Amino acid sequence: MKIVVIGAGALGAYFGARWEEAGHDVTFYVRERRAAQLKEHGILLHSTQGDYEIKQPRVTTDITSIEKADLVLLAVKGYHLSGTLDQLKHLTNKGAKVLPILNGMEHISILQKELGESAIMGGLSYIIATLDDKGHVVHSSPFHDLVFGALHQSQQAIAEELALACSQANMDGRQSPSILEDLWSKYMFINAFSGITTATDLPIGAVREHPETFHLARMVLEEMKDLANKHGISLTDTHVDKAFGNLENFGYESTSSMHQDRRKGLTLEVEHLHGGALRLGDAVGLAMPYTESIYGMIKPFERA
Ligand SMILES: NC(=O)C1=CN([C@@H]2O[C@H](COP(=O)(O)OP(=O)(O)OC[C@H]3O[C@@H](n4cnc5c(N)ncnc54)[C@H](OP(=O)(O)O)[C@@H]3O)[C@@H](O)[C@H]2O)C=CC1
Ligand SMILES: CC(C)(CO)C(=O)C(=O)O
Repeated sequence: MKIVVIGAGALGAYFGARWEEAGHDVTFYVRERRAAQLKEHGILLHSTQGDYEIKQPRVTTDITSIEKADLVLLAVKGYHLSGTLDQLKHLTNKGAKVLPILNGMEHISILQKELGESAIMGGLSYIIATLDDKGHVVHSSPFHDLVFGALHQSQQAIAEELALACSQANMDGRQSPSILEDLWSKYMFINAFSGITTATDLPIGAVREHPETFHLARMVLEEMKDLANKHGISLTDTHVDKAFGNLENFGYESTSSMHQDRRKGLTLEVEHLHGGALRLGDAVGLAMPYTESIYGMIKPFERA
Protein backbone atom coordinates (compact mmCIF):
# COMPACT_ATOMS: atom_id res chain seq x y z
CA MET A 1 0.00 0.00 0.00
CA LYS A 2 1.34 3.48 -0.86
CA ILE A 3 0.75 5.70 2.15
CA VAL A 4 1.56 9.39 2.58
CA VAL A 5 1.62 10.81 6.10
CA ILE A 6 0.87 14.53 6.43
CA GLY A 7 1.75 15.69 9.93
CA ALA A 8 4.67 13.52 11.01
CA GLY A 9 4.27 14.52 14.66
CA ALA A 10 3.49 12.12 17.51
CA LEU A 11 0.64 10.23 15.82
CA GLY A 12 1.72 10.55 12.18
CA ALA A 13 5.28 9.38 12.86
CA TYR A 14 4.01 6.57 15.12
CA PHE A 15 1.48 4.98 12.79
CA GLY A 16 3.55 5.74 9.66
CA ALA A 17 6.56 3.99 11.17
CA ARG A 18 4.44 1.00 12.22
CA TRP A 19 3.19 0.55 8.62
CA GLU A 20 6.72 0.94 7.28
CA GLU A 21 7.89 -1.67 9.79
CA ALA A 22 5.27 -4.02 8.30
CA GLY A 23 6.68 -3.48 4.80
CA HIS A 24 4.41 -0.78 3.39
CA ASP A 25 5.59 2.12 1.26
CA VAL A 26 5.34 5.20 3.52
CA THR A 27 6.34 8.77 2.62
CA PHE A 28 6.29 11.56 5.21
CA TYR A 29 5.31 14.97 3.82
CA VAL A 30 6.69 17.54 6.28
CA ARG A 31 7.69 21.18 6.60
CA GLU A 32 11.31 22.35 6.49
CA ARG A 33 12.05 22.28 10.25
CA ARG A 34 10.71 18.77 10.71
CA ALA A 35 12.47 17.62 7.51
CA ALA A 36 15.82 18.76 8.95
CA GLN A 37 15.05 17.00 12.25
CA LEU A 38 14.06 13.75 10.52
CA LYS A 39 17.17 13.83 8.33
CA GLU A 40 19.40 14.30 11.39
CA HIS A 41 17.73 11.94 13.86
CA GLY A 42 15.52 9.64 11.75
CA ILE A 43 12.30 8.33 13.27
CA LEU A 44 12.61 6.47 16.54
CA LEU A 45 9.66 5.06 18.43
CA HIS A 46 10.18 4.65 22.17
CA SER A 47 7.11 2.54 22.74
CA THR A 48 5.50 0.43 25.44
CA GLN A 49 4.75 -1.95 22.56
CA GLY A 50 8.33 -2.22 21.30
CA ASP A 51 10.81 0.33 19.97
CA TYR A 52 11.39 0.77 16.25
CA GLU A 53 13.76 2.93 14.23
CA ILE A 54 13.79 4.19 10.65
CA LYS A 55 17.26 5.64 10.16
CA GLN A 56 16.43 7.26 6.83
CA PRO A 57 12.71 7.74 6.51
CA ARG A 58 11.34 8.69 3.09
CA VAL A 59 10.71 12.40 3.64
CA THR A 60 9.65 15.16 1.26
CA THR A 61 8.83 18.86 1.55
CA ASP A 62 7.58 18.97 -2.05
CA ILE A 63 4.15 17.46 -2.50
CA THR A 64 4.48 17.51 -6.31
CA SER A 65 7.31 14.98 -5.98
CA ILE A 66 4.71 12.40 -4.90
CA GLU A 67 3.35 10.68 -7.99
CA LYS A 68 0.47 8.81 -6.44
CA ALA A 69 -0.82 7.54 -3.10
CA ASP A 70 -3.53 5.11 -2.08
CA LEU A 71 -4.04 6.65 1.34
CA VAL A 72 -3.10 9.88 3.11
CA LEU A 73 -2.94 9.75 6.89
CA LEU A 74 -3.71 13.28 8.09
CA ALA A 75 -2.41 13.82 11.64
CA VAL A 76 -2.02 17.56 12.19
CA LYS A 77 -3.53 19.59 15.02
CA GLY A 78 -6.92 21.21 14.29
CA TYR A 79 -5.35 24.69 14.07
CA HIS A 80 -3.09 23.52 11.19
CA LEU A 81 -5.85 21.98 9.06
CA SER A 82 -6.22 24.85 6.59
CA GLY A 83 -2.46 24.74 5.85
CA THR A 84 -2.76 21.19 4.50
CA LEU A 85 -5.59 21.66 2.01
CA ASP A 86 -3.46 22.36 -1.10
CA GLN A 87 -1.26 19.35 -0.39
CA LEU A 88 -4.30 17.16 0.16
CA LYS A 89 -5.90 18.38 -3.07
CA HIS A 90 -2.77 17.44 -5.01
CA LEU A 91 -3.08 13.86 -3.75
CA THR A 92 -6.87 13.44 -3.88
CA ASN A 93 -6.88 14.74 -7.47
CA LYS A 94 -4.76 11.67 -8.25
CA GLY A 95 -7.22 9.35 -6.51
CA ALA A 96 -5.95 9.15 -2.92
CA LYS A 97 -8.37 8.78 -0.01
CA VAL A 98 -7.71 10.79 3.15
CA LEU A 99 -7.87 9.32 6.64
CA PRO A 100 -7.90 12.19 9.17
CA ILE A 101 -7.25 11.14 12.78
CA LEU A 102 -7.59 14.50 14.47
CA ASN A 103 -9.65 14.72 17.61
CA GLY A 104 -12.94 16.57 17.05
CA MET A 105 -15.57 16.63 14.31
CA GLU A 106 -15.51 19.98 12.51
CA HIS A 107 -12.56 18.98 10.30
CA ILE A 108 -14.62 16.23 8.65
CA SER A 109 -17.16 18.62 7.11
CA ILE A 110 -14.43 21.15 6.23
CA LEU A 111 -12.43 18.47 4.41
CA GLN A 112 -15.53 17.06 2.70
CA LYS A 113 -16.46 20.53 1.46
CA GLU A 114 -12.93 21.28 0.20
CA LEU A 115 -12.01 17.88 -1.25
CA GLY A 116 -15.32 16.16 -1.93
CA GLU A 117 -17.24 13.63 0.17
CA SER A 118 -15.81 10.62 -1.64
CA ALA A 119 -12.25 11.56 -0.58
CA ILE A 120 -12.68 11.74 3.20
CA MET A 121 -12.79 8.67 5.42
CA GLY A 122 -13.53 8.64 9.15
CA GLY A 123 -10.75 7.95 11.62
CA LEU A 124 -9.61 8.40 15.21
CA SER A 125 -7.00 7.09 17.57
CA TYR A 126 -6.70 6.06 21.20
CA ILE A 127 -3.05 6.44 22.14
CA ILE A 128 -0.89 8.60 24.41
CA ALA A 129 2.11 9.80 22.46
CA THR A 130 4.30 12.86 22.23
CA LEU A 131 7.60 14.00 20.63
CA ASP A 132 10.78 14.44 22.68
CA ASP A 133 13.37 17.14 21.99
CA LYS A 134 14.98 15.10 19.19
CA GLY A 135 11.59 14.68 17.57
CA HIS A 136 11.43 11.01 18.55
CA VAL A 137 8.06 9.53 19.44
CA VAL A 138 7.44 8.63 23.08
CA HIS A 139 4.45 6.27 23.21
CA SER A 140 3.51 5.77 26.86
CA SER A 141 0.07 4.12 26.86
CA PRO A 142 -0.44 0.36 26.70
CA PHE A 143 -2.94 0.99 23.89
CA HIS A 144 -2.26 2.17 20.32
CA ASP A 145 -5.62 1.94 18.61
CA LEU A 146 -6.47 3.20 15.16
CA VAL A 147 -10.16 3.07 14.28
CA PHE A 148 -11.29 3.86 10.74
CA GLY A 149 -14.17 3.36 8.38
CA ALA A 150 -15.77 4.37 5.13
CA LEU A 151 -17.91 7.51 5.08
CA HIS A 152 -18.65 6.97 1.35
CA GLN A 153 -19.25 3.71 -0.51
CA SER A 154 -16.25 4.38 -2.80
CA GLN A 155 -13.96 3.96 0.26
CA GLN A 156 -14.89 0.38 1.10
CA ALA A 157 -12.04 -1.25 -0.84
CA ILE A 158 -9.35 0.99 0.64
CA ALA A 159 -10.79 0.50 4.15
CA GLU A 160 -10.42 -3.25 3.68
CA GLU A 161 -6.89 -2.88 2.32
CA LEU A 162 -6.04 -0.71 5.31
CA ALA A 163 -7.49 -3.28 7.71
CA LEU A 164 -5.13 -5.83 6.21
CA ALA A 165 -2.15 -3.44 6.45
CA CYS A 166 -2.97 -2.77 10.11
CA SER A 167 -3.30 -6.47 10.89
CA GLN A 168 0.28 -6.92 9.61
CA ALA A 169 1.55 -4.01 11.72
CA ASN A 170 2.35 -3.56 15.41
CA MET A 171 -0.79 -1.57 16.28
CA ASP A 172 -4.43 -2.28 17.07
CA GLY A 173 -6.10 -1.14 13.88
CA ARG A 174 -9.74 -1.91 13.23
CA GLN A 175 -12.27 -1.10 10.58
CA SER A 176 -15.53 0.15 12.08
CA PRO A 177 -18.93 -0.31 10.47
CA SER A 178 -20.19 2.71 12.47
CA ILE A 179 -17.33 5.17 12.29
CA LEU A 180 -19.53 8.26 12.67
CA GLU A 181 -20.80 7.00 16.01
CA ASP A 182 -17.21 6.19 17.04
CA LEU A 183 -16.08 9.69 16.05
CA TRP A 184 -18.85 11.34 18.07
CA SER A 185 -18.24 9.06 21.02
CA LYS A 186 -14.54 10.01 21.09
CA TYR A 187 -15.47 13.69 20.61
CA MET A 188 -17.84 13.52 23.57
CA PHE A 189 -15.14 11.92 25.72
CA ILE A 190 -12.29 14.19 24.68
CA ASN A 191 -14.25 17.39 25.23
CA ALA A 192 -14.94 16.32 28.81
CA PHE A 193 -11.49 14.89 29.55
CA SER A 194 -9.37 17.55 27.83
CA GLY A 195 -11.79 20.26 28.96
CA ILE A 196 -11.72 19.52 32.68
CA THR A 197 -7.99 18.72 32.91
CA THR A 198 -6.88 21.72 30.81
CA ALA A 199 -9.27 24.23 32.41
CA THR A 200 -8.22 23.25 35.94
CA ASP A 201 -4.57 22.52 35.02
CA LEU A 202 -4.91 19.29 37.02
CA PRO A 203 -4.63 15.58 36.18
CA ILE A 204 -7.88 13.64 36.38
CA GLY A 205 -7.10 12.17 39.85
CA ALA A 206 -6.84 15.64 41.39
CA VAL A 207 -10.06 16.70 39.65
CA ARG A 208 -11.86 13.67 41.14
CA GLU A 209 -10.96 14.82 44.66
CA HIS A 210 -13.39 17.71 44.14
CA PRO A 211 -16.83 16.24 43.32
CA GLU A 212 -18.17 19.72 42.44
CA THR A 213 -15.47 20.01 39.78
CA PHE A 214 -15.60 16.42 38.56
CA HIS A 215 -19.36 16.86 38.09
CA LEU A 216 -18.63 19.43 35.35
CA ALA A 217 -17.03 16.69 33.24
CA ARG A 218 -20.28 14.72 33.45
CA MET A 219 -22.26 17.78 32.36
CA VAL A 220 -19.98 18.24 29.31
CA LEU A 221 -20.54 14.57 28.42
CA GLU A 222 -24.32 15.11 28.67
CA GLU A 223 -24.15 18.19 26.44
CA MET A 224 -21.99 16.40 23.87
CA LYS A 225 -24.45 13.48 23.83
CA ASP A 226 -27.31 15.94 23.16
CA LEU A 227 -25.24 17.58 20.43
CA ALA A 228 -24.58 14.23 18.75
CA ASN A 229 -28.30 13.40 18.95
CA LYS A 230 -29.23 16.73 17.35
CA HIS A 231 -26.81 15.85 14.53
CA GLY A 232 -28.53 12.50 14.01
CA ILE A 233 -26.07 10.28 15.92
CA SER A 234 -27.68 8.25 18.67
CA LEU A 235 -25.30 8.46 21.59
CA THR A 236 -27.13 7.33 24.73
CA ASP A 237 -26.87 7.47 28.53
CA THR A 238 -24.90 4.22 28.27
CA HIS A 239 -22.22 6.05 26.24
CA VAL A 240 -22.14 8.81 28.86
CA ASP A 241 -21.88 6.32 31.75
CA LYS A 242 -19.08 4.42 30.01
CA ALA A 243 -17.11 7.61 29.30
CA PHE A 244 -17.62 8.85 32.87
CA GLY A 245 -16.59 5.41 34.16
CA ASN A 246 -13.29 5.78 32.26
CA LEU A 247 -12.71 9.16 33.92
CA GLU A 248 -13.45 7.55 37.31
CA ASN A 249 -10.99 4.73 36.71
CA PHE A 250 -8.03 6.44 35.01
CA GLY A 251 -4.81 6.57 37.06
CA TYR A 252 -4.39 9.61 39.30
CA GLU A 253 -1.83 11.34 37.07
CA SER A 254 -3.62 10.58 33.78
CA THR A 255 -4.29 13.61 31.69
CA SER A 256 -5.23 14.68 28.19
CA SER A 257 -2.90 15.65 25.33
CA MET A 258 -4.38 19.17 25.45
CA HIS A 259 -3.49 19.50 29.12
CA GLN A 260 0.03 18.24 28.35
CA ASP A 261 0.23 20.95 25.67
CA ARG A 262 -0.87 23.56 28.22
CA ARG A 263 1.88 22.39 30.60
CA LYS A 264 4.44 22.69 27.77
CA GLY A 265 3.22 26.17 26.77
CA LEU A 266 2.14 24.95 23.30
CA THR A 267 -0.83 26.07 21.22
CA LEU A 268 -4.09 24.43 22.35
CA GLU A 269 -6.74 22.85 20.12
CA VAL A 270 -9.57 24.42 22.16
CA GLU A 271 -11.02 26.30 19.19
CA HIS A 272 -11.22 23.11 17.14
CA LEU A 273 -12.62 20.98 19.99
CA HIS A 274 -14.79 23.11 22.32
CA GLY A 275 -15.19 26.02 19.89
CA GLY A 276 -16.20 23.52 17.21
CA ALA A 277 -18.83 21.98 19.51
CA LEU A 278 -20.30 25.40 20.24
CA ARG A 279 -20.55 26.17 16.51
CA LEU A 280 -22.19 22.78 15.87
CA GLY A 281 -24.55 23.55 18.77
CA ASP A 282 -25.45 26.96 17.31
CA ALA A 283 -26.26 25.30 13.99
CA VAL A 284 -28.97 23.15 15.63
CA GLY A 285 -30.15 25.64 18.28
CA LEU A 286 -28.58 23.80 21.23
CA ALA A 287 -27.30 25.80 24.20
CA MET A 288 -24.20 24.23 25.80
CA PRO A 289 -23.48 26.31 28.92
CA TYR A 290 -20.98 23.90 30.51
CA THR A 291 -18.98 23.52 27.30
CA GLU A 292 -19.11 27.30 26.84
CA SER A 293 -17.74 27.86 30.36
CA ILE A 294 -14.91 25.35 29.91
CA TYR A 295 -14.10 26.95 26.52
CA GLY A 296 -13.96 30.38 28.14
CA MET A 297 -11.66 29.15 30.90
CA ILE A 298 -9.18 27.54 28.47
CA LYS A 299 -9.12 30.38 25.91
CA PRO A 300 -6.56 32.55 27.78
CA PHE A 301 -4.05 29.69 27.50
CA GLU A 302 -4.69 28.91 23.83
CA ARG A 303 -1.58 30.71 22.46
CA ALA A 304 -3.12 30.75 18.99
N1 LIG B 1 -0.78 12.95 21.00
C1 LIG B 1 -1.73 12.12 21.40
O1 LIG B 1 -1.53 11.34 22.35
C2 LIG B 1 -3.07 12.14 20.72
C3 LIG B 1 -3.40 13.10 19.77
N2 LIG B 1 -4.62 13.02 19.13
C4 LIG B 1 -5.00 14.01 18.12
O2 LIG B 1 -4.23 13.76 16.94
C5 LIG B 1 -3.98 14.98 16.25
C6 LIG B 1 -2.47 15.12 16.04
O3 LIG B 1 -1.86 15.23 17.30
P1 LIG B 1 -0.30 15.01 17.57
O4 LIG B 1 0.23 13.94 16.70
O5 LIG B 1 -0.16 14.88 19.04
O6 LIG B 1 0.28 16.42 17.10
P2 LIG B 1 1.79 16.88 16.91
O7 LIG B 1 1.82 18.34 17.22
O8 LIG B 1 2.71 15.97 17.62
O9 LIG B 1 2.04 16.67 15.36
C7 LIG B 1 1.42 17.44 14.38
C8 LIG B 1 2.42 17.58 13.25
O10 LIG B 1 1.77 18.22 12.15
C9 LIG B 1 2.77 18.92 11.44
N3 LIG B 1 2.17 19.87 10.52
C10 LIG B 1 1.40 20.95 10.80
N4 LIG B 1 1.04 21.57 9.67
C11 LIG B 1 1.61 20.88 8.64
C12 LIG B 1 1.62 21.04 7.24
N5 LIG B 1 0.95 22.04 6.63
N6 LIG B 1 2.31 20.16 6.50
C13 LIG B 1 3.01 19.13 7.07
N7 LIG B 1 3.03 18.92 8.41
C14 LIG B 1 2.34 19.79 9.18
C15 LIG B 1 3.58 19.57 12.55
O11 LIG B 1 4.84 19.84 12.03
P3 LIG B 1 5.72 21.12 12.33
O12 LIG B 1 6.83 20.58 13.16
O13 LIG B 1 6.12 21.56 10.97
O14 LIG B 1 4.85 22.12 13.06
C16 LIG B 1 3.63 18.44 13.59
O15 LIG B 1 4.79 17.65 13.42
C17 LIG B 1 -4.60 16.09 17.10
O16 LIG B 1 -5.87 16.41 16.63
C18 LIG B 1 -4.69 15.45 18.50
O17 LIG B 1 -5.74 15.98 19.30
C19 LIG B 1 -5.49 11.98 19.35
C20 LIG B 1 -5.18 11.00 20.25
C21 LIG B 1 -4.01 11.04 21.07
C1 LIG C 1 -7.69 10.63 25.70
C2 LIG C 1 -6.60 10.40 24.69
C3 LIG C 1 -5.27 10.27 25.38
C4 LIG C 1 -6.90 9.08 24.02
O1 LIG C 1 -6.16 8.83 22.92
C5 LIG C 1 -6.61 11.53 23.70
O2 LIG C 1 -7.12 11.40 22.61
C6 LIG C 1 -6.03 12.86 24.04
O3 LIG C 1 -5.73 13.16 25.19
O4 LIG C 1 -5.90 13.66 23.08
